[in-house]
Amino acid sequence: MDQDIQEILFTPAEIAAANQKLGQQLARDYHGKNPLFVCVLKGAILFLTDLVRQIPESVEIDFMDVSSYHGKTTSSGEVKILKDLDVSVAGRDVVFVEDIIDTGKTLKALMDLFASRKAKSVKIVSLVDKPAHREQVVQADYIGLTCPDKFIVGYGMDYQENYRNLPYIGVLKSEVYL
Ligand SMILES: O=P(O)(O)OC[C@H]1O[C@H](OP(=O)(O)OP(=O)(O)O)[C@H](O)[C@@H]1O
Ligand code: HPA
Ligand SMILES: [Mg+2]
Repeated sequence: MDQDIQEILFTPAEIAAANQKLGQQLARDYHGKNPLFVCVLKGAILFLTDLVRQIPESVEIDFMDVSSYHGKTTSSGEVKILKDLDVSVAGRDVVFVEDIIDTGKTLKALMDLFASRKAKSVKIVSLVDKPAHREQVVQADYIGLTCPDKFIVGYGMDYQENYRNLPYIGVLKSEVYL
């Protein structure tokens, strides 16, 4: 895998530091609230598991599977809900957990869907923000790292389902997908 990476953007230590900071902010803001963390599959799974271990109080977790990239490096624009939550969010403090916000289409679709679900609050934590290609207005409440306008992989993020298990976040060599 390493040979397909052009440049490491965030090392495991930088990712861990971002997780610790985000965990402290969330622990403070959700103290006593028993929030529901909604992990957006599959990319956010590594982030979720590290993030929740930074929080000393109990949080609930659930999963949604939404996909729009379909094995490409640019969003298809069509967001499909492949798996919905198992629990009701009515009256709950919900936190969407994302690995990356890129065009914003995935989170816009999720926020629109949740507008009618009567959650008490809905916020967003994203490990990475890539603001260069935003097509929908989506404001994350908590952001760990900001990345340049490059297609990145690792720490949950994929290209055609590969590279998710890289322990760092790096830029994929363009010859891999051209
Ligand atoms: O802001 P956007 O342009 O919508 O892009 C961000 C979304 O795209 C990726 O998911 P993807 O659809 O590739 O599914 P995956 O997490 O299973 O890889 C990523 O994990 C985010 O959920
Ligand atoms: O840069 C990215 N890498 C991997 N998955 C993604 N989904 C949106 N942007 C990206
Ligand atoms: Mg993907």
